[in-house]
Amino acid sequence: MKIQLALDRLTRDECFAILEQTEAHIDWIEVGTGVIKEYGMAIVREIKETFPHRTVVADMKTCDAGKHEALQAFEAGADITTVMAFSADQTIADVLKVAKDKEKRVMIDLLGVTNPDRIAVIEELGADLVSLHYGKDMQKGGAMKLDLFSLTEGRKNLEVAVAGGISPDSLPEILRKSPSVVIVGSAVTKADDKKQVVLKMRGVMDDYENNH
Ligand SMILES: O=C(CO)[C@H](O)[C@H](O)COP(=O)(O)O
Repeated sequence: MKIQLALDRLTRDECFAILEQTEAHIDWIEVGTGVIKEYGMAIVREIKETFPHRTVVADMKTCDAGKHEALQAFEAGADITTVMAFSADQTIADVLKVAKDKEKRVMIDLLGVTNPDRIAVIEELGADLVSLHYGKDMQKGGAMKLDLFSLTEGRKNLEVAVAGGISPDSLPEILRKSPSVVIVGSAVTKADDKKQVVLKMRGVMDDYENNH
């Protein structure tokens, strides 16, 4: 089980300060959509150059022009790029094709998807990694519900990540659904002691894995 740290709504210097404290204890670094919109591909490049041994996820949230945006992400050094599940099948297919050619990966963001049939199509297109995503604005109306996981239930060939306001408090119930990747943003980036929050989450995840 991996921890993906989402760097969202931060300045460049804040991103690097947070990574200095936490990078040794996380698996995947997510360069958030807002950070990419602020600094462009340069910040993806700089983060990968600074932490070459870490998997870097560029949260491009591509929804069109799939080939172009996938090339942008991978040529900047991203190991994984994201594309929205509601995009045209052609967009998803094009992103997956670029990733295959470059030996990189694609995370399909399921934000807004409510019909499991869409997951079947996405899998047929060749996806092997999806993220169940309860969005930032959705969180204003209440916390993520575990029934989100029903979208990917039984899909043994899919690696499933989960995101949306996850904290050390909500983590134990999320782990009951055995996600492959836990994406955490604000619970770490807004904490006074960011490293301590990451270590706490890592501890809960290690305990869960040792006992299941
Ligand atoms: O993609 C995102 C927002 O679009 C974030 O990565 C995701 O929501 C995790 O952040 P948080 O834990 O703060 O919800």
